[in-house]
Amino acid sequence: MSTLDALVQIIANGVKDIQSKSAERGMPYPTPDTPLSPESEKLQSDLATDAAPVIAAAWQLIATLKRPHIYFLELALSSFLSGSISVAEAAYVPDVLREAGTKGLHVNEIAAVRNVDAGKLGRILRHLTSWHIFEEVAPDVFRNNRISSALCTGKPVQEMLESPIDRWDDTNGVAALVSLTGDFNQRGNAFLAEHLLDPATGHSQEPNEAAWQRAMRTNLVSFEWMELPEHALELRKFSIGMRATTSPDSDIIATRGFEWESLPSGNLVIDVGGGVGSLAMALAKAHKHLRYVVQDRHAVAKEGERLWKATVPGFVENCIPIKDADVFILRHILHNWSDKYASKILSRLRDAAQPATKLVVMDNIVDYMCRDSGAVAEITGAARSQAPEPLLPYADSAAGSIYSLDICMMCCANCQERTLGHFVELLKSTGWKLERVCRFESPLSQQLICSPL
Ligand SMILES: C[S@@+](CC[C@H](N)C(=O)[O-])C[C@H]1O[C@@H](n2cnc3c(N)ncnc32)[C@H](O)[C@@H]1O
Repeated sequence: MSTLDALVQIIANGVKDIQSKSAERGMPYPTPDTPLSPESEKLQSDLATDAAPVIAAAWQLIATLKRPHIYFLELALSSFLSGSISVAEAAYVPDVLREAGTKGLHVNEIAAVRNVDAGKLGRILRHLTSWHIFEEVAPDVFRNNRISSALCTGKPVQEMLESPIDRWDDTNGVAALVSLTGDFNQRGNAFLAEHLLDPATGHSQEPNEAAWQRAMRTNLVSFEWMELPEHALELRKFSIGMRATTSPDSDIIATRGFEWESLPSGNLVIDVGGGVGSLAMALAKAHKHLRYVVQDRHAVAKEGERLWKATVPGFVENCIPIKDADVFILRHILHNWSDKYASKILSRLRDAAQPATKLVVMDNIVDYMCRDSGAVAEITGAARSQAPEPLLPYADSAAGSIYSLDICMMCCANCQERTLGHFVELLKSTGWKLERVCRFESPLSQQLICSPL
């Protein structure tokens, strides 16, 4: 069978399977014109494992069918998608179109809301429409589709105009995270090649000497930069954006993987660098018998207290290690730091740990692009089932966000996503043993359950 035939067969069989599983649940699989609803989102989430090889095959089909130089040029141009998405979010387009309803709205009226040039905004929306984000129902008249609706805050546009900084409060954080990724995180991208090839900066492991600092002309770590009073909007965006990585799958994260329910009543769970407490809140909702503390930088802890208006979890405004923890969580923390600093964090937690303390690292695990997964496959839970040939070894690796995120980390703070072998070595060198891995469907992060060595 030719490669093209094999790819088409993976797509055809996979789609058939997805459609019959959807039919069993009495719901057609949603398309971009299906309105967004919790039920249809759940269906997509439940069938994500079935969809992964189909998506991988579709990307591979594109890479196969396009002439190489066209493929390159189009991918190199794709960074402008980030800019277009950021403009749509900043101009409140999804919420303006939500209020306009199914008839859509002329771009002149959309642009007037935030005083954006209508001609430029129209081109931006058409660019996004060509990627299945928004619909152009008549020349220059746009309306939301399922995908663009995911960027809605759900707030009245008038309210967003009156208080732009509050527009992500009480949302699932998707709009904030998309804006963070499409704008703030992109700053270093344009400077990456220049920065890596400059002998003065290219080998740095320092969080304040990355391409992002070159672009922003600062020597502050991005967390410090966001805390400057003039960057309050970015801090808010970042803090709430992190929520999108738990929502809407918070029940999956809180109830699968590490056995929270089997911990004795009153056990103390410390979410180190827990942001505004999104994960701790999800855990506290599912496991009321545990005590929770979120530790983060002063400004972020204050944000958490303001957002939740609650005493659970408790927020602690620094990261002095707490000595009587039963579980330490490090969620999306180690990927923010190069090995030099990740080792310091892990060592400090190891010094504070009791013999029975568990460490739950929640982070992405990078897979190699070859079919040999190495010795670490022996670790309980580490092995992954491989996708069939001619696909890349893991179905979610084709154009997967983990690899982009890894480079994003490189751009922002000289830090990185890690392979499992890398994690094992890092943990071992700081006194932790990786006992087992709990796998989650990408893009949810994986859980590495560790004990003191
Ligand atoms: C990528 S976010 C992850 C937040 C949270 N764990 C989550 O998964 O939603 C990294 C967090 O580390 C925090 N952080 C950075 N430096 C810190 C420090 N020195 N002490 C405590 N927290 C810090 C940031 O403020 C931010 O909330």
